[in-house]
Amino acid sequence: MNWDDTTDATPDTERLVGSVADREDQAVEAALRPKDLGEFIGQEKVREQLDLVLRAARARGATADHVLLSGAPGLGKTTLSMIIAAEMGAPIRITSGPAIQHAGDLAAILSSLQEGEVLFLDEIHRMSRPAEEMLYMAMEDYRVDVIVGKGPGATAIPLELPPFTLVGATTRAGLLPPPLRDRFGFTAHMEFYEPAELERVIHRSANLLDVEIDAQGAAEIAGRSRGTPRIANRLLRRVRDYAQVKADGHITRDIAGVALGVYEVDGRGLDRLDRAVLEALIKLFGGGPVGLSTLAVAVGEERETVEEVAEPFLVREGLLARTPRGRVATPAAWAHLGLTPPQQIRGTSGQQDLFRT
Ligand SMILES: Nc1ncnc2c1ncn2[C@@H]1O[C@H](COP(=O)(O)OP(=O)(O)OP(=O)(O)O)[C@@H](O)[C@H]1O
Repeated sequence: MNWDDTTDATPDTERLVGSVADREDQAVEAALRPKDLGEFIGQEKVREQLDLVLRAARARGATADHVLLSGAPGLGKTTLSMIIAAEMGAPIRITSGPAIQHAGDLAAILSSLQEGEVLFLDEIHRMSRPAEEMLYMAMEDYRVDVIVGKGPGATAIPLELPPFTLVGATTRAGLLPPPLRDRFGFTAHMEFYEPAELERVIHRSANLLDVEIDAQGAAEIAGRSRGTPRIANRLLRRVRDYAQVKADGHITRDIAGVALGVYEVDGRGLDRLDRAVLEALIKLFGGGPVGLSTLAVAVGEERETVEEVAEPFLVREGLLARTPRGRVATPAAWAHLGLTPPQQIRGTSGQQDLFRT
C-alpha cells in the first residue's frame, strides 16, 4: 500500500474532539480499522448495498464498479475503501485530491496501477480541474491521453490502463461536478453514528488495545464522541491514560466522566471552544441574534474558526441557529449551560420569530 501524506494541520486537528485525524490518530488507526464488512459497525444500508455490489463483481470475475463515499471526516471512508480492496482480494493505493495538482501526477499513478487495484482518492473535490478531466476518461474507458510537449507542437499520446476501481471520498458530495458524480456506479452517504453503535466501536477498540472497560464506561465515552468513531477512539485513549495513572486501569462511568472533565469535554461532547461560543452568545448578547464577526471577536477566535470548527456541531446538536439576522442560541443551549432563557425566547411566538429564516 502507498500512502501520500497530505494531512494539513488545521485548528480542528488541535482539538480533542476534532474530527480530522491528527498525528497520533494516524499512528494508531491502522491497528483499529475493521478488516472486512462483517467487522464494520453501523452504516447498515451502506454495508448491505456495498456487499451486493462486491459479491456481484466477484461472481462475474470483474473489477468492482467505481464507488463514491461521502460524509464527515472520521466516519470510516478510508476504512471502507480498504475493506473494498480486501473483499475484492485486490491491492490498494491511497492518495488525495490536494496531492494531485497536475494531470501528470494523476497519469503517473493511473499508469502504475495493477489490474483490479483499488485507487482511493480522498478529498476528491479538491483535485485540480485538468486532473479531474483526465479522470473522467480513465474511469469510463480505462484510458488517458498523456500530453507531450507544449504549445502548438503538443501531442496527445493515448495510454491504455488496466481496469481498476476508483473509490472517491468527499466531505461535500454537492461540490463534485455532475459529470464526475455520474461516473460512479455506486454512491453511499455515511451518516453520523448512533450512541449504541459508538459503544460497540469503543468495546471493539478497547479489546484491541487491551483496555478494560465496562458498559457504562463505554456509554459515557460514546455520548461525548459527537457521532464519530475517530473521536470515540481518541477519547478512549485519553480515558485509558487517566485510568492507568489515577486508578487501576479499569474504565467505569465515573472514571470516564472525570477523565473527560479534565480534558474539558462535557457530557454532550462540547469542548472549551464550543462552550465559549455559546456562553458569549448568551451572556454577552442575550442569546442573539449577533453577527458572526462580533461573536468571533467576543471569543477571541478567527471568524473562520467559529464558523467552520465550532458551529457545524452546535447547529447539528440544535444548540445554535444561523438566522438571517445573525447567530441565535436555542433554548437547548441555555439549558445546556444551566441557564433559563428569557420569556420571549421560551415563548413559542417569540421563538418562531427569532428562528424564522
Ligand atoms: N464502522 C466502523 N467500525 C469500527 N471502527 C470504525 C468504523 N468507522 C471508522 N472506524 C474507526 O475510526 C477511525 C477513522 O476512520 P477512517 O479513517 O476510515 O475515517 P474517514 O472517514 O476516512 O476520515 P477522513 O475523511 O478524515 O479520512 C479508524 O481508525 C477506524 O478504526
